[in-house]
Amino acid sequence: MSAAAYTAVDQAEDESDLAFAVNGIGAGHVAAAAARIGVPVVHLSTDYVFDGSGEGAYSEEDEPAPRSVYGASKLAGERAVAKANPRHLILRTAWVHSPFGKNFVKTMLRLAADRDEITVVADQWGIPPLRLISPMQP
Ligand SMILES: NC(=O)C1=CN([C@@H]2O[C@H](COP(=O)(O)OP(=O)(O)OC[C@H]3O[C@@H](n4cnc5c(N)ncnc54)[C@H](OP(=O)(O)O)[C@@H]3O)[C@@H](O)[C@H]2O)C=CC1
Ligand SMILES: Cc1cn([C@H]2C[C@H](O)[C@@H](COP(=O)(O)OP(=O)(O)O[C@H]3O[C@@H](C)C(=O)[C@@H](O)[C@H]3O)O2)c(=O)[nH]c1=O
Repeated sequence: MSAAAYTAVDQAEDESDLAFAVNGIGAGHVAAAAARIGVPVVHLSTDYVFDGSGEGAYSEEDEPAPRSVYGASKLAGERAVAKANPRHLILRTAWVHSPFGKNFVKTMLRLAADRDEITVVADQWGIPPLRLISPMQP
């Protein structure tokens, strides 16, 4: 399971080389290392490989067209993984939340505790992953 990534979505616009090194080249190295020992790789990718103009949920058949450096670097990673290891599974997930790290749910809970009013984007739609794989309870 390959989950390591450069995940600072906005910051990646200013750190393109680093984002591509980690999310593109690095992901390929992990997949190649697994291939050398005959192990399949499950690689985590993102909805940001799409341009966001679609209506409804994306499918595996939809063409990726990233609009951000982060999305482009993750798409480069998908391609590097597929090339390096024929035994691969690439999961394009989004809105992952848990008690750990940074995520949308924790950000909103923190802001709601600190402020009387919060401003939230209204132009993003997502399907949070199953609690089975991203439980809020540890
Ligand atoms: N969070 C989300 O909603 C989504 C996440 N994803 C993908 O899921 C995966 C996990 O995301 P998430 O848990 O949120 O990310 P985090 O940023 O919380 O974790 C990323 C991990 O990658 C490690 N890492 C970063 N750079 C390197 C490097 N150069 N070498 C080795 N390890 C490195 C970090 O290590 P350290 O802690 O030591 O810095 C950290 O453990 C990523 O591939 C991400 O693109 C996809 C869609 C949605
Ligand atoms: C602080 C703040 C954020 N926001 C919004 C802006 C932005 O869209 C969103 C940021 O939440 P997140 O940190 O979950 O968003 P983001 O880092 O964009 O989330 C993602 O993580 C990466 C790694 C992925 O690959 C994606 O699939 C994705 O789910 O919150 C508000 O609307 N109001 C606020 O006050």
